[in-house]
Amino acid sequence: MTPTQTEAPQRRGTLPDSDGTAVISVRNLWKVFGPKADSIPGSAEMCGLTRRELMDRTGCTAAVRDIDFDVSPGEVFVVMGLSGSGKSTLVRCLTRLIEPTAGEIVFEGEDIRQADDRRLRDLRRRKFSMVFQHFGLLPHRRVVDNVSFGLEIRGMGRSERTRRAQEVVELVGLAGYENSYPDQLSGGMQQRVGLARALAGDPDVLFFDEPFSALDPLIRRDMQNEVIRLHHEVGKTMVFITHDLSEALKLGDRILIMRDGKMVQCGTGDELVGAPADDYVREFVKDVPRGDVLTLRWIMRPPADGDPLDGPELGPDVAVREATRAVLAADRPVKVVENGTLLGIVGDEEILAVVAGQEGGA
Ligand SMILES: Nc1ncnc2c1ncn2[C@@H]1O[C@H](COP(=O)(O)OP(=O)(O)OP(=O)(O)O)[C@@H](O)[C@H]1O
Repeated sequence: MTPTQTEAPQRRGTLPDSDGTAVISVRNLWKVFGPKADSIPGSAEMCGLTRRELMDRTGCTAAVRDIDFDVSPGEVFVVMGLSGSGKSTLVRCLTRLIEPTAGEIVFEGEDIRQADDRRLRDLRRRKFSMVFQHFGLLPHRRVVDNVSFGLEIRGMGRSERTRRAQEVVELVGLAGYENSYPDQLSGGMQQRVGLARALAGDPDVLFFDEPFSALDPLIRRDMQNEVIRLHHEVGKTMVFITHDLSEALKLGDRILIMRDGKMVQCGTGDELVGAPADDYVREFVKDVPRGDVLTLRWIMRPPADGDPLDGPELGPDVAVREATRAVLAADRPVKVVENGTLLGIVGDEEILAVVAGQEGGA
């Protein structure tokens, strides 16, 4: 392991938020279902039990247990875990579709747990949007009317909302289908309508709850690419739930992994693959092609005496796969340089260890 790897954070739900600009900040969040749920988070004894033990002793399910994280502006933040790990409950707590049992949720500086019903309605109409697995389209409304539905509820006039709906229909690649009804569209197209509807109100945060799980694999891949494209175009903050690691790695700037209601690890894809926090995460990432995810930062080594230091330069965030050709073609080690500082070097040996799947931790 390189020094960089040893220093890699194991739990990084919280970015160094020095300027306080997180869009969403979550601290010590709990959701407990069952009798006397409120008494669980404050009890050291109860907090020490496993989810199973807690259920046996109290009849309560701790769906979300003491979770902390920050989401930065423009970030795609993925929540991942197996079925029942608490992903949906966690994300529904953020908009208070589910009432948290304890903890703090701050959205753009506002304590969401203090918001009254009116404020919550306002936030859900103007600041948050949700995209669900089951598209939730209104069958008797045309595409354009489904997309503009939220704007209608906000009281926007017909011509303005139709203009806006048309704009987002085009943005998601559905131009020409404005007047179709949902049942005339394929699943992928229906989910594009769901995306358009979510974008129409220009929300600050888009929440996705397993939006593509019901789609065929090829359509699913198209829709993932669509989300990436839209994210580049509109730059929205996104919170995305999935149980699929490849989807998480493809879309997420950071990924929070949950197990039995707890956060096991939170980090970038290369952090999860390069330094899994425990066997659970290691098991999740074991089949990931490491060269696609790991960057030079993970495999570089400090130069030793006698290493020539006049080789080509690459940045630390270049993926190993992308760097392979350059490193193997060079007759001396590649220098890993960031802002003019030499961080380490990478030679054939380091590259081949990853490509051959022998790199530490594999
Ligand atoms: N309303 C409820 N009452 C009691 N228990 C609940 C309720 N909602 C969820 N749970 C329990 O909380 C736990 C977490 O559920 P949750 O749906 O959040 O998990 P998930 O990771 O989203 O799973 P999936 O991928 O299957 O949707 C599960 O054990 C579930 O049975």
